[in-house]
Amino acid sequence: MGSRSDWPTMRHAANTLEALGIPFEARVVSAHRTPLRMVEYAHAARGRGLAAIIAGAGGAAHLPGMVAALTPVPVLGVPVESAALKGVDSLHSIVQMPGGVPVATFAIGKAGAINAALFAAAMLAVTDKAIEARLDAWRRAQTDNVPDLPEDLPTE
Ligand SMILES: Nc1c(C(=O)O)ncn1[C@@H]1O[C@H](COP(=O)(O)O)[C@@H](O)[C@H]1O
Repeated sequence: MGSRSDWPTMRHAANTLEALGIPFEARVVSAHRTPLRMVEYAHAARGRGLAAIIAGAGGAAHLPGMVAALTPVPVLGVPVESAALKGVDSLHSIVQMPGGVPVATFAIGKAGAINAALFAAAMLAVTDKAIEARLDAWRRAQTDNVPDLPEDLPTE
């Protein structure tokens, strides 16, 4: 993520990966403020065996696109909600990549962070039966937890 201030959003991605038993690391790396750290991180990603990079940033969110430009590892971009423009700036910055440098872009904020983690899990599940089973169980639990009534009926 681009800043520690993104962690309240990006921790939802971390929590989801943890719930699915998928090892991950969380790092602050900024295209603007720590450009060399970003280049080093992205260049090392494939050699370190990273399967995906979930990049969350807000405002002028150049981080996901710049990381995607530097590594062949799939980049999943999460637009973090910004104070001034409610994350629409982040969304547009991440989604409007030029042809040839893809970033898979998710919804603004918490839902996007969760879905990026679930999407990464789905990619891994293609070749990992254990992750596939845990993802299936997660989805079943989600379905089971959706009540079919809008509120509890009053008890007599
Ligand atoms: N968009 C980027 C990048 C980047 O794209 O590299 N680095 C930091 N930021 C964003 O700036 C916002 C405000 O950061 P601060 O709260 O630290 O001022 C954060 O949402 C961060 O992702």
